[in-house]
Amino acid sequence: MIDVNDLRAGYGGEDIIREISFGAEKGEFIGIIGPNGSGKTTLLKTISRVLNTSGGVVTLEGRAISDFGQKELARIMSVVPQETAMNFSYTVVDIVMMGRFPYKERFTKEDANDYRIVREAMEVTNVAHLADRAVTDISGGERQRVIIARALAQQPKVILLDEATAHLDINHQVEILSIIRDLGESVTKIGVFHDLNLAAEFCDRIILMAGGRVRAIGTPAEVLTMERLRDEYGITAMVQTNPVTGRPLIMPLSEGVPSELQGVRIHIISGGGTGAGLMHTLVAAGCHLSAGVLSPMDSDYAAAVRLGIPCITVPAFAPITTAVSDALGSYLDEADVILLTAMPVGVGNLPNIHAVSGSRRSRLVIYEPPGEAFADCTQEGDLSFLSAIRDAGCPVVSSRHALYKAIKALVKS
Ligand SMILES: Nc1ncnc2c1ncn2[C@@H]1O[C@H](COP(=O)(O)OP(=O)(O)OP(=O)(O)O)[C@@H](O)[C@H]1O
Repeated sequence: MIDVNDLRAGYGGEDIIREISFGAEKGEFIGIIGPNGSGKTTLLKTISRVLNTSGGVVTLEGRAISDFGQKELARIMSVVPQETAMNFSYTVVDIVMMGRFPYKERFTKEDANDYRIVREAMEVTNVAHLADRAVTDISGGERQRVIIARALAQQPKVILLDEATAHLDINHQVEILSIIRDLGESVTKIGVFHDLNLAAEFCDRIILMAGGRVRAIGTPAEVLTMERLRDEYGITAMVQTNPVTGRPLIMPLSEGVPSELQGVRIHIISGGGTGAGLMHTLVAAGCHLSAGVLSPMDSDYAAAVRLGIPCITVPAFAPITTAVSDALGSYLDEADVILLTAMPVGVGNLPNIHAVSGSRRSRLVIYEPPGEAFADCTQEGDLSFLSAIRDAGCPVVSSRHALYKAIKALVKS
């Protein structure tokens, strides 16, 4: 339907977007995402011919868009911009009727067919009740729905949306995006999104832009990975699968990604959920983690599975066999750093701690944040094994910042 081939464009003779190539199938919904200033709007403006290309070509059904007449293009492509200034008090129905202009010769009046199409467009966008109100006297969200109605009244084959739902409340965002998605096979949709979860939910494919180039293109699950979000947005985010829709669900974590930990191999000994948050951050930082021994009942185990971290596991209350302790030993020996979190220590995980003996202790760091301490659940009332470890001089840190520093120091030594 639409093909973008090696496109370049920008402002004042300077290219902002470069080497942009992708195709959109008939009916497909493509989301464009990327950090501020990455060139998303510039790309959309170039596709809609608001900006000239400085190289490459955009074709619609095999024909270069530069060959289309203005009205002809408007009968095929409509644009919903981020914001539309409205200084004149046209009525809502007047604005939506503007979507019919590409179909009219000069001085011809709107006919019954135009009114039918306009009414339908107002009904699907839920603005029919505002038909006779001045657009200057309605809310920003209502106005945006009117603009979407105008775009639909154009009966386009391609609709371009530049953060078209940014001003809408969540209910209307979902409603409008559902309407747009359900325009079906006849309309190809290309939309800029800042909300990654909405993009994941509604788009068939996602294009991730950064620095004016396409960094990734694929299904939401292929593009929205923790690593990409870290590399392109600089955020630590948990990416899970929405249990209802099966699409990626992104939860940004407030903490930043520590730098310079890329590639560090870390084995985490944790339990009772004391390692889950660290696992997310360290995976996002590019560390290679292993974990265990953990019981499948442990929330740290669930986190490890979610993150694809190799993890040694034994059923709750099952004894640790020689095979398990050998597996643990090899993980410990391969790790650059062994990270032990303050956790409740029971008979189940005591062997994990005992495994950190001998030369392994020189690679150990203990993470004991305020309010979280090792608790003795062994009923032996004896945590002297911990004192022994501490006495061996390994770093005991209480903040994330200190932990990252300690990891870096251990890797250097
Ligand atoms: N009219 C303009 N003249 C010159 N430079 C511009 C113009 N519009 C945008 N730019 C620059 O082009 C780059 C890309 O901007 P663009 O608006 O395409 O990014 P974006 O990804 O849509 O950003 P945002 O997420 O902030 O909306 C930015 O560095 C911006 O400053």
